[in-house]
Amino acid sequence: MAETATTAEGEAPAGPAGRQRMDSVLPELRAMWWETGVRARAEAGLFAVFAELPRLIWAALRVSWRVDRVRTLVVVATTVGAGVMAAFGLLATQRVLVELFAGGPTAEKVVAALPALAALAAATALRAGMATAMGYAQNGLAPKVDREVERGLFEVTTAVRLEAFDADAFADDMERASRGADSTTDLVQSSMNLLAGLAGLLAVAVAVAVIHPLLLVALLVATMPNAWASLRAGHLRYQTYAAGSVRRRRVWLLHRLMAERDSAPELRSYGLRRFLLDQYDRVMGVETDIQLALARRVTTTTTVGSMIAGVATAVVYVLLGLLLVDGQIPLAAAATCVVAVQSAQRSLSVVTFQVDRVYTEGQHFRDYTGFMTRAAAYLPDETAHPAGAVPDRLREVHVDAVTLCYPDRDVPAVDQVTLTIEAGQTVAFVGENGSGKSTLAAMIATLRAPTGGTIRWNGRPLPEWDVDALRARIAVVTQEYHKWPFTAATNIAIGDIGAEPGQDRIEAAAARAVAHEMITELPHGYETLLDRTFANGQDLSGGQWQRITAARGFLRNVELLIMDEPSSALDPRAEDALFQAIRDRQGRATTILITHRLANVRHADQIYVLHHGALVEAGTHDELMTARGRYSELFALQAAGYDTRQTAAAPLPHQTTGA
Ligand SMILES: Nc1ncnc2c1ncn2[C@@H]1O[C@H](COP(=O)(O)OP(=O)(O)OP(=O)(O)O)[C@@H](O)[C@H]1O
Repeated sequence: MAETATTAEGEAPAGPAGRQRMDSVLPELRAMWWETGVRARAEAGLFAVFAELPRLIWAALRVSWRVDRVRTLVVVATTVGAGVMAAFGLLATQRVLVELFAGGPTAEKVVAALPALAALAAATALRAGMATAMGYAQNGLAPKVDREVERGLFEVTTAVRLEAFDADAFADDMERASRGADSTTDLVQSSMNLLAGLAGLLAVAVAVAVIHPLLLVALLVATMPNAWASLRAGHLRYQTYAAGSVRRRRVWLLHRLMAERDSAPELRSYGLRRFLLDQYDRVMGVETDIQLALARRVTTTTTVGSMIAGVATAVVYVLLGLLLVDGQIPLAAAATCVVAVQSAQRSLSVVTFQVDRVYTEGQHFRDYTGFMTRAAAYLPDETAHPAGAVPDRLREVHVDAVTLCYPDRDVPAVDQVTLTIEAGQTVAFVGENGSGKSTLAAMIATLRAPTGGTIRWNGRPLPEWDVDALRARIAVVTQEYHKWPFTAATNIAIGDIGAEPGQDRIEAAAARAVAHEMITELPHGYETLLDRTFANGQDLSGGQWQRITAARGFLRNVELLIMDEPSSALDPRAEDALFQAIRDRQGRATTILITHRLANVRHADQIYVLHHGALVEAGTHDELMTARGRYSELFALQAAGYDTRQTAAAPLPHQTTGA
């Protein structure tokens, strides 16, 4: 099955040209190396399934125990109790039948059978009571397990280093992990049900063996074929699931592209509707073929299983008849065996269904636990610096020969950069697109770790400080800000959420970022929900969002403020006011400013010019202009755009090739 899926994944619907186009548009549809492990597991035989079950059940019991001991105990106790009652009930049935098939008047036989009948009634009632208690305890466990596991996942996804999100495999791993988290409740429930089914089956087996050992063989023959078929069907389903991880992610992406607000305007203006629908049809064409092939194989397997089971049951009944005729077993035992076979078949269909589910959900659960283990590699290394010191007030940030290579890149994004920023300075990082400014700022902000060199805060390397305490002293207004789906006030307050800032602080920060008036004009002022997908929610323009983002940075009022392209969408008045607010910090607090609007960095104490990751120039505006290097070239180029005389008369300075 995995082979079918693999081939289908790479297939374009229409010949070599279609295949080529499909590959170039949807390269992720090709099978990827990290799927190999999943496939290998999915291709494990039925023996491997059984070998794995105890471990999976044990894992489920451990999760359940951790979440709620009382309910787990109730489930285990009632499972065992219900099994004992089932065995007891069958033996009581046999006793009733023995009395009823004995010689003598019917009234006397019924009276003789009464104690056994009473025992049977009591066993049945107790069993029903235990099943109810088990169901109640299980239902209570489900939401708790869900919460525990999902929270565990979020604990990790919110703590891993940013690098994790650069790795392609991580995104897919996480997709399967969140499916695995959803599966945990199912794993716990199906493990409990499986245990209950097994207890029932064991009870029937014990009772039948007590009546006549040969009947045990009959029981096995009548029940095994269906068990095999349903196990095989579950196995096929998981193989298909494992092979389609990338495809599902693609469909999910297409879902979002075609149904979400963000992409709606471009989708229409570029006429992408047909293009995206075609992509959807291609992926889903492959998916539908795979699902149809799966349905065919599952139906064939279960049909063959049922046919063999039918023949086997007939053989058992013939065997019983022969034993009866031969006088090997009494009539009561034969009748009890018929009841037992039916009861065992019911129990076994529960068991096999649950084995299938435990195995299938268990694979997903292992995706979850595997992810949690793998993600640990991306967690901050607390063992290297167990008790990070609490940083003192910033005096100096020293960047010493710092390099950062992104994992999949040959050339470093930041290359051997050395510079020092003194407290109170406003420094600017400038340079063409892709020259490494944001990456360098992210390292100073502790968001990324250098792959070479050291960054020191007051002389001590960043990893030796307590990272949370350090981050509390730094505010970052990123270029790729996030539109948090909260109210305008909360959107600003999250800049210093731990301090629970009051309305006056929020408004003061908004005023510095030229956002106050704009917010008060919103339908509900600061309480306006900034998410169009909710009732009464509002959206803002790009520039308005940027003001809110800047307010978030100002609210924090920290020693080091990093502003990465804070004004790219601002109108001239707002931009001027924002840079005035940044200049107000000069001498009091430290600011790192990244901007392409070079007029705004003229006042900076130091300007660092980056090119292809390397620091190529440093100095004040006047020094750099006098040096007539890259900065002065970029500055003149920009200034020329505002100089009507020069624009009309003189040729523009030649721009050197940027990244
Ligand atoms: N997460 C990432 N994974 C791989 N490469 C990246 C990543 N982020 C940035 N890069 C690459 O690193 C280099 C530096 O990027 P960076 O964002 O630091 O540049 P920048 O100077 O801030 O650019 P801009 O002026 O366009 O904002 C670029 O070549 C970019 O493509």
